[in-house]
Amino acid sequence: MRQYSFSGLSKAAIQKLVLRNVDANNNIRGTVEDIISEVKAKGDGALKSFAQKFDGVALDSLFIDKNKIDELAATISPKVKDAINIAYQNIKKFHQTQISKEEKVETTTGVTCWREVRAIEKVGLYIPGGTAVLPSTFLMLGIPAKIAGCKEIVVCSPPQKSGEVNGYLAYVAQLLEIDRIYLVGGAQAVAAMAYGTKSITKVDKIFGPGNQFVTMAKTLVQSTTNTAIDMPAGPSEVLVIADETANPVFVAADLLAQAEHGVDSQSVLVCISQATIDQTQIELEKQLNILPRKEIAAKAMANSYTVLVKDLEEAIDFSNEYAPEHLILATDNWKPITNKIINAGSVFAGNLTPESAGDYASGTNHTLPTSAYARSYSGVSLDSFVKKITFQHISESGIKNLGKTIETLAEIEGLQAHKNAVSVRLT
Ligand SMILES: NC(=O)c1ccc[n+]([C@@H]2O[C@H](COP(=O)([O-])OP(=O)(O)OC[C@H]3O[C@@H](n4cnc5c(N)ncnc54)[C@H](O)[C@@H]3O)[C@@H](O)[C@H]2O)c1
Ligand SMILES: N[C@H](CO)Cc1c[nH]c[nH+]1
Ligand SMILES: [Zn+2]
Repeated sequence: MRQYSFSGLSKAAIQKLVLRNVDANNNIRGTVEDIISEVKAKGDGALKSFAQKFDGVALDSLFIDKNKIDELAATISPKVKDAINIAYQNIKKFHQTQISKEEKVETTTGVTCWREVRAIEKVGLYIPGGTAVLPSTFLMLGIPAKIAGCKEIVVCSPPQKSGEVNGYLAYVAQLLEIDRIYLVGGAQAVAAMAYGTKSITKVDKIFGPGNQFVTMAKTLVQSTTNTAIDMPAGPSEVLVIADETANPVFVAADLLAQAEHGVDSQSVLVCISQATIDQTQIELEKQLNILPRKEIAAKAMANSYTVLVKDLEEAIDFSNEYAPEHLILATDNWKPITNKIINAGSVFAGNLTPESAGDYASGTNHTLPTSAYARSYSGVSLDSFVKKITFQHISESGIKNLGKTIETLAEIEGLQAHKNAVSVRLT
């Protein structure tokens, strides 16, 4: 990993350092626009052609149904079922705490305002399945969608070489009581869910992470349709803040965990100790060499770096600029610094808290904003699947108490009809 020293970096150099993959994403824009146009024009036919072209699979049917889901789910071992069940329970427990309880407020005597929560009716969940199939992502999206009460849940995931999905995805579908999985991946899946095809319903909001094709397609369709997206959740990234209490073995393992996701992933170590950086480098080499996905992880690590800082405060300053998807506080002294974190998707506090816990089973959601979007977006939660509609009721005393105020404000904006709508009620 390249090393920088925080004290030697100008503000401009820091801004440059925290930028990720912007050019790569712009280069694929044309490709993704073409895929979207093809899906709009040819619908299901285009989806089958793209499955052949990008996934190498000739599909008879674009989806698997409940019978197939049950058959595939029956192939997985009890040990895996138990692990998925524990993850399911923990994720459900955490997301159930997000059910909001709002109060009615009387803002002026006789004027009452409140909000009511409604589920988004039709949602589309994208489950990545290119370089690795991610049943954990299915749990992360499906559980809050079910708790919210979304009526229609469309699920898309790239077909595997078998022309199906794997048994793990099928088992999650069973747990979530979802009876159909579309064998559609990449930008074409996003286009299908945004525009609709003969077999895929157009949805109101698309959720889920994916590679740069998926992320670009989500960004494009949200500006050309009335389908919303959760957030830009692209190539995984992690920033580890470490002090002298950090264990270099753990730090190296955490950096590699996100690097193995994809060649465009990025891992950053911000450390107050040169000795810890050096030991982590040694560990990285040892651990990388025994990884099955070492080619992918090595490429991502070539795109990664360390920053030497003088103290934890400087480390947090850098991290806030970077706005990481995942922030690991590899220090025993994490408690006093959490309130200084301003930009991060999800935080892993303390030396015994691996980022993998949040990826799979602690309960928090792993669908998180990447590429510095943590500056303005939150990760997926129950809130992502609902809308909050505002209501108000004005009584006879209410219109008397607030009427004049509304009339005056309408007058200064020159909107006579607005004023009249109050005046006719006051007479
Ligand atoms: N931010 C998050 O919350 C989060 C969570 C999980 C995973 N991720 C990221 O999701 C990504 C998953 O990527 P993946 O590739 O494994 O799976 P994917 O399902 O996102 O993409 C696979 C699809 O990409 C399309 N594709 C592949 N090559 C193409 C090409 N040359 N042109 C057009 N389309 C092409 C194909 O249709 C294929 O089905 C990784 O980058 C991982 O880091 C992010
Ligand atoms: N780390 C990914 C989010 O960036 C989520 C994931 C799924 N499986 C393993 N990890
Ligand atoms: Zn991960």
